[in-house]
Amino acid sequence: MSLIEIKDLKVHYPIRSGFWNRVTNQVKAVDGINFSIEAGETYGLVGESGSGKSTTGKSVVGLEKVTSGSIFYKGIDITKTNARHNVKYNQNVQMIFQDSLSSLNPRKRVLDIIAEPLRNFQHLSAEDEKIRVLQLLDTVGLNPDSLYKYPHQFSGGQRQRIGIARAVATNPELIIADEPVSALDLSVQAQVLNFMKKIQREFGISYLFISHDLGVVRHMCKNIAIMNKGRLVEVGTREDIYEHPMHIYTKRLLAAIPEVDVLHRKERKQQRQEIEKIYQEQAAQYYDKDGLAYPLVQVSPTHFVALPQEKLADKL
Ligand SMILES: Nc1ncnc2c1ncn2[C@@H]1O[C@H](COP(=O)(O)OP(=O)(O)OP(=O)(O)O)[C@@H](O)[C@H]1O
Repeated sequence: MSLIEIKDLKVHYPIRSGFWNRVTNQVKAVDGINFSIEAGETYGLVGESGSGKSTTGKSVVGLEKVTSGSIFYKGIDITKTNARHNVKYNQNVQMIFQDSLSSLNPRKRVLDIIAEPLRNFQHLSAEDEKIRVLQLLDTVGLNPDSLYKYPHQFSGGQRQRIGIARAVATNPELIIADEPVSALDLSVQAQVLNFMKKIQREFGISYLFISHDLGVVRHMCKNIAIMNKGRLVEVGTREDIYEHPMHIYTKRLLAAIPEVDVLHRKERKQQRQEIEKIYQEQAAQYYDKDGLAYPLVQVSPTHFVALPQEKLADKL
């Protein structure tokens, strides 16, 4: 049984307008997606800004109301259980955010920030709580004197570590990591990603790793879902996505990975232009009449792509 199984998840936001503030339309931020996360794995959810990744992550952690569909946690649909039964789930599923400065309360000291989930779920004595927070600071490689400092007194990378310490405080099974390194310099990105892998090995944590950057995801994830306008356009293993991409949207994201090697920059630029040309000429084949992705079709035991059956033959 998967740790998390998402079935036909939809999150639609109402759009209100007019004098009576009536609902006149809706934003289909997440529009019927399916995927599952196994214990101990890092599952990648990738797409451009506005594709619905954060809404998916927030609905898994319970911060967003689900319109329809199910989120099974070890076989139990948490969208159907009441808050009291969700206590264990809330403890076991935590989130780290992209912007550590705004996600950490600027008026609270590190001790109180990291202790917050402990106070919600574990009710330790003040002394035991301090010992636990000091252990967590040590785990994330921060000095004990960080305890009484405020978030603005740290660098971006250090603040992200505070966010990670808070997320792992309750020994969660799953962490939703929403663009955890996008706001950091390249060198600090690598440090934080390696660190996330290290605590995954130590604590057996699973991640839902949300990112717009397929370059970063390659370093972290074995299985990846590509999201576009609320739907999944391609799902597969790292090899399926990077070596045999089939959807034009995936190919565009791959072409957008920045080339660090100066010798290959020209080649990459050319590749990007070619993909863009194909996209302009052929995009209609990849989307329905409303410009939305088709349902996913299985093309190998691990690889799924959103193409109509009749068009699949010439893409294979
Ligand atoms: N609370 C809300 N009310 C109305 N629309 C919303 C709300 N939150 C998100 N949206 C819309 O839902 C869509 C998906 O947003 P979401 O933040 O999930 O995308 P994303 O892929 O995470 O993008 P980003 O990486 O920029 O955060 C967008 O069109 C966004 O404007």
